[in-house]
Amino acid sequence: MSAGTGDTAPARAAQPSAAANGDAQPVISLRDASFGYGDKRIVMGVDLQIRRTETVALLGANGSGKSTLVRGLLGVCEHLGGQVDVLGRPLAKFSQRYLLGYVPQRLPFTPTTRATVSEIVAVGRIARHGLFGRTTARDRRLIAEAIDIVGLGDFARHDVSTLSGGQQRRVLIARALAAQPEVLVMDEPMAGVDIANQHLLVAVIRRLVEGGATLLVVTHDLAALRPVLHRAVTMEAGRIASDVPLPPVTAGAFDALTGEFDGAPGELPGHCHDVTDLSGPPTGSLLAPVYSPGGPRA
Ligand SMILES: Nc1ncnc2c1ncn2[C@@H]1O[C@H](COP(=O)(O)OP(=O)(O)OP(=O)(O)O)[C@@H](O)[C@H]1O
Repeated sequence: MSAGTGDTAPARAAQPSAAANGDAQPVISLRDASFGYGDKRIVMGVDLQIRRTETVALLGANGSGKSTLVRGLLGVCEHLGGQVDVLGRPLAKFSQRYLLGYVPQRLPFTPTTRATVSEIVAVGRIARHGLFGRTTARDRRLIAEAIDIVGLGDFARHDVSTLSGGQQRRVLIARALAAQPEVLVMDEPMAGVDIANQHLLVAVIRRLVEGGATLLVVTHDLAALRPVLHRAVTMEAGRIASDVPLPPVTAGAFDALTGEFDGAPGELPGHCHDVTDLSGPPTGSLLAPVYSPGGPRA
């Protein structure tokens, strides 16, 4: 995958300075925003700006309103006040929902799900072009690239129900990527994922960050994701309690088991053998238009 300006573009550090984008227009902007259900306000008075290429963790206790804030951005709960702009458009006028790629916490697959990894990821293309478009060679290439980015190239034809929970989470990331989103929103990507697969997920997210992705990640697990985060926003009782920049992590890979950093950046533990090489920036074209500052593409 290209890092935004072609295959020859140098890979960015995993944690580029968010301040470098400080003057850019936010891709997500909330001013005194409220969200809720019916007329009941759950999230209140939120001011939050997320700029392109930032990776922001949304933290907080159970019930603090993290998911409601995300649902509000996705347009699936009520916007009850304040100004909310997504990709420069007021939320009510933001119709290109696929540009906010969503990776849900709950895995939607059951043991009886009969669909291959490729078929699931193809849904991302449908989200972009609708149900009735023909699958083109370009669609197939983008689907393959999305699967490759998450390190599941060897599993493309496998039934998704035969994959582990951590692998299925990566399928969902690929599905979101296949729609060529401008922003990725992930809800608890580490939930229920064992340590080895957490490493793989962090490696995948690191690739996205190095490619210039813009990420909003709801998480209870700041430690595991720490190497790829620029900011931590904490919610309490529906309000933002703190919003702090995180200094770059310059050491190697984070060991979620020991809480230490070790090895070269991107290095995976020896027992993680089920993926293709995740150590470098992605190559190809899928992410290039996604992460270039030029805005939405066809
Ligand atoms: N569909 C709904 N209808 C009414 N109230 C809801 C709905 N979903 C959530 N709530 C309420 O909104 C509040 C915040 O819930 P929310 O799911 O946003 O919290 P959260 O911070 O994401 O929690 P968790 O960490 O447990 O996922 C809770 O009091 C919850 O009961």
